[in-house]
Amino acid sequence: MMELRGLPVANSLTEAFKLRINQLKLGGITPKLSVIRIGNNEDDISYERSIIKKFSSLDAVAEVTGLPYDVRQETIEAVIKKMNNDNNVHGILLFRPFPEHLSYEKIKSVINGDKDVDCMSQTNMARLFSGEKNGYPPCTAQAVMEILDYYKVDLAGKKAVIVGRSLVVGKPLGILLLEKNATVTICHSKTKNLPEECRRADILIACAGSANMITREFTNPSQIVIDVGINVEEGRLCGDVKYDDVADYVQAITPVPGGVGTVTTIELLKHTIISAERYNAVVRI
Ligand SMILES: NC(=O)C1=CN([C@@H]2O[C@H](COP(=O)(O)OP(=O)(O)OC[C@H]3O[C@@H](n4cnc5c(N)ncnc54)[C@H](OP(=O)(O)O)[C@@H]3O)[C@@H](O)[C@H]2O)C=CC1
Ligand SMILES: Nc1nc(=O)c2c([nH]1)NC[C@@H]1CN(c3ccc(C(=O)N[C@@H](CCC(=O)O)C(=O)O)cc3)C=[N+]21
Repeated sequence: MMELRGLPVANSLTEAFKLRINQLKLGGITPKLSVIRIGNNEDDISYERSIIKKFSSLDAVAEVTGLPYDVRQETIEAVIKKMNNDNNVHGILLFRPFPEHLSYEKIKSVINGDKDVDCMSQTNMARLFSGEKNGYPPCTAQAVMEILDYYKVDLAGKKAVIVGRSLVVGKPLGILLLEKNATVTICHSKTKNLPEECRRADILIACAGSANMITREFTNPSQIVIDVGINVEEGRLCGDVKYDDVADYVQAITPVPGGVGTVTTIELLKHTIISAERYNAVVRI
């Protein structure tokens, strides 16, 4: 078994990012991400912590606006609009999912597509689905692609099976894998014979948010397993894959922690840098 760790992937990108941030600073621009957190969700807080650590270690800025769980729709829209209009803000990230009382449809239509670094807006979704390269795919889906690319996993003609169809991970990942000529199956809670579907995969991607659900019977010995899940079980972080059951059996696997999550944060930084560079190019014309 080979462990596909996220850290070498993240490190391989970091040096180039430092140079690009420096270059921007020479022009008087510091890449800045504005994050909106609603309530005190544990998942959001752990992501927030990683973001702040990563951005500050590379001299970029991540600023968090915390809003109460019962925040009003108008308030959140006003906060986003202010960020849209602030030239010092290059990326906007809202943690998902939102509380039930807020309209996701309305919020995603307010956020400026050019600052939408995690693919929430219609504009960016459309860009992703139509294959245009001027948008930002969701960071997690892109982190999976980054890992496959770094470890030179050939995708052309391979059968990729994704467990999970959310807009943040499963669906966009299907599109990105299709672009690399994989044959894609997206499974979900209504899928029949899930273990059998999964067993047929050359590349199995678990993004269901269900701790340890992928056991050995879902896998095969030549399989590459990517575990996107971040779940907390008895105070410990674990993925959607039952690691101890599967790791020895398959060809390669990403660990949790230390896998996809590590690269997600760096993709977010990448998008923020690109957005700052695009802004820089425009103000200099
Ligand atoms: N590594 C990282 O950087 C990140 C990790 N995550 C993690 O990824 C996981 C998924 O997140 P997210 O997409 O937001 O989750 P959602 O809850 O939005 O979506 C889960 C999807 O998985 C499907 N599903 C759930 N349980 C099962 C099951 N037992 N069998 C088959 N399908 C199932 C659901 O099916 P249906 O549609 O039918 O309900 C749904 O499509 C979570 O653990 C999350 O913490 C999320 C973002 C970033
Ligand atoms: N719009 C939106 N996009 C998201 O991508 C999103 C979200 N909302 N809401 C919350 C979940 C959760 N999530 C995490 C990502 C990384 C770590 C994390 O801890 N990363 C560590 C490493 C963890 C590991 O080693 O696996 C790091 O970057 O160093 C945690 C949680 C993103 N999410």
